[in-house]
Amino acid sequence: MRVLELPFRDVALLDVACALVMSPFIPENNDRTLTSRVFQAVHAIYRHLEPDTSARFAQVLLLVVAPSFPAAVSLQHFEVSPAFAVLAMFALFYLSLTASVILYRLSPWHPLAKYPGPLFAKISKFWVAYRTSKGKLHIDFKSLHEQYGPYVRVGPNEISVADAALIPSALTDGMPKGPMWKARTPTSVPPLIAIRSTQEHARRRSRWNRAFNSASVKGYEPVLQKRALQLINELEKRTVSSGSPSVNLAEWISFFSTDFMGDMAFGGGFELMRDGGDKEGFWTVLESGMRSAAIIQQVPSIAPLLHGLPFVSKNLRRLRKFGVERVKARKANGALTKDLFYHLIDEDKVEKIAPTDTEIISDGTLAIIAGSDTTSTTLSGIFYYLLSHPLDYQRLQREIDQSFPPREGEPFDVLKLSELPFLNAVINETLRLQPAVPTYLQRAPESGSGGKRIGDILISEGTAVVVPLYVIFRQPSCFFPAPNAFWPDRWMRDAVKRSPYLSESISEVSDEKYDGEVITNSAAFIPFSFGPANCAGRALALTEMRIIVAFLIQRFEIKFAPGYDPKEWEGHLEDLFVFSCGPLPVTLAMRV
Ligand code: HEM
Repeated sequence: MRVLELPFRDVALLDVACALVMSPFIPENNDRTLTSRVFQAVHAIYRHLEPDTSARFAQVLLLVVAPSFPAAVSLQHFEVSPAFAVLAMFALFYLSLTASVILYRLSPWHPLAKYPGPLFAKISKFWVAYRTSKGKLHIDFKSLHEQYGPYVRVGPNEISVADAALIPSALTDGMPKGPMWKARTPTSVPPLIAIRSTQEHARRRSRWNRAFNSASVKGYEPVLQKRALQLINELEKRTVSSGSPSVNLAEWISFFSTDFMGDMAFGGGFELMRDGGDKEGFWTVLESGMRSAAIIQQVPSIAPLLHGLPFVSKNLRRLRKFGVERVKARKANGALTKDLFYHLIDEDKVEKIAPTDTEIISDGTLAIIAGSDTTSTTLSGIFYYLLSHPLDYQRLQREIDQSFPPREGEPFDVLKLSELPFLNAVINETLRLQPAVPTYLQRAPESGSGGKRIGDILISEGTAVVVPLYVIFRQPSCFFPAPNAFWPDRWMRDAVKRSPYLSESISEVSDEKYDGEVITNSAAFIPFSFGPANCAGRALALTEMRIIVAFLIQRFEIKFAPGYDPKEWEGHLEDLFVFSCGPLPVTLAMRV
């Protein structure tokens, strides 16, 4: 068996581990050698074949049957009851295995040995899983990179690369999605975002590309406009007309984006704005599932076990049931509009093999998950930053008023919106400071490729790379001056001649010394990711954000609600793979 042909150094490590753990119990003789060899075989199989916990038969074979042999042979060494002796032998087996794994991970022979990182992170992925549960992984990764430099080992087999120059090689050829995606999506037909095979990804992505080409996105405008109007009307009804002092804008924007993605993905299904909340309980399922998914993705080896936990599996079942019902209803009724679902189901019949129901359910559900929180948290972030910077708010209001005067209809001209320099600068600056996917852009070399070189780093098979956007977007080498401050002007340099509203002094947003040099590294700015698996919905997301920002600013005078401390915003932001935000209480007054 080739897998049993371990390199000498691995055998040495395993022998040391076995000797350490077993020597107090089993004397140095043939039995101990047999025991060590069985343990080595199990370790080798795990390293080379990586059977995960969903391969139940393999697990039983490796973790139960294999240790039974030495356990039976070694009974003679224990002067206790046979049952206790067997239990002790199994305990020794698991201890030796763990010890040898830890020794190997800390040894100089590990492929990532030369990269610095916290000790616990080198030993186990439980470290990142634990940090994820706290919701501040973006801050943790920033501190780690400040302490250790651009390359940090954040897991036994995982390296975080905060080096803008390496973005193209980390996220393109030969680097499909990493192991976290298998852990997140425990289905046999994964959604587009979780597909690791390059060919299968390209096949499924072609549908999404059709769904988001410029003609298709144009076709979605009526649905978007209808929902945008509904948002404005509901906000007016619930604040201005009812005399209510304030409203949680973040919640309402989230209702809006979920209703809209429901329309897009399944031709309807949510009415959060109409109901003023989550009557069906579905939105709550989505929101509460975010944290468990973010934790589970960090520990692929035990993910199938965690997915079996009642509160996790209940959420998954509910999501699936919703998908199945919507697909059934939609298939029965046919398409009324050319929405995303129309393309996912291939109603144009451009594909040789029709998409299966499972693919449609998987991708439709993905659209709601990928398209709602990302956009709504960014939109809420935009308002948080604008309200914290009243001068910028006024500048944007002037720009919008000039193109879409308050009494002259809705700001629905998508082309005109895309050309408003300050609006786009504000959106970019928010995506820079608060990227919707802040940390875990994970990729791993293609299976059978033997690994991939990224700059000077050799990423061997079984090793994953993370590109932490939150960290890169705040590096002074990429964005200077004041990389941590909200300063939309950094995006206006090319637009200087076109914009009449220049330019807020940097001293107003930062105390940092500034000698006139401005660095805005556009190549480093990839809030929608990069390469073949970049964000499929980028065009729609930008259109949606431009319309909502312009519409709210055109219609309302918005202020933080009295008593709200803006410092709470950063405190409530949680990195749950996608950023999740807290409340944004505001007061609204009608402008027209
Ligand atoms: C501000 C809004 C958004 C941002 C910042 C954003 C960002 C991203 C990022 C960074 C990824 C890549 C994740 C990775 O590399 O692992 C991604 C993937 C994806 N996004 Fe978005 N997204 C946004 C909105 C949307 C919307 C509205 C949709 C519409 C359905 C969408 C659909 C997708 C899909 C389908 C993928 C997977 C693409 C693939 O794997 O080929 N996103 N998004």
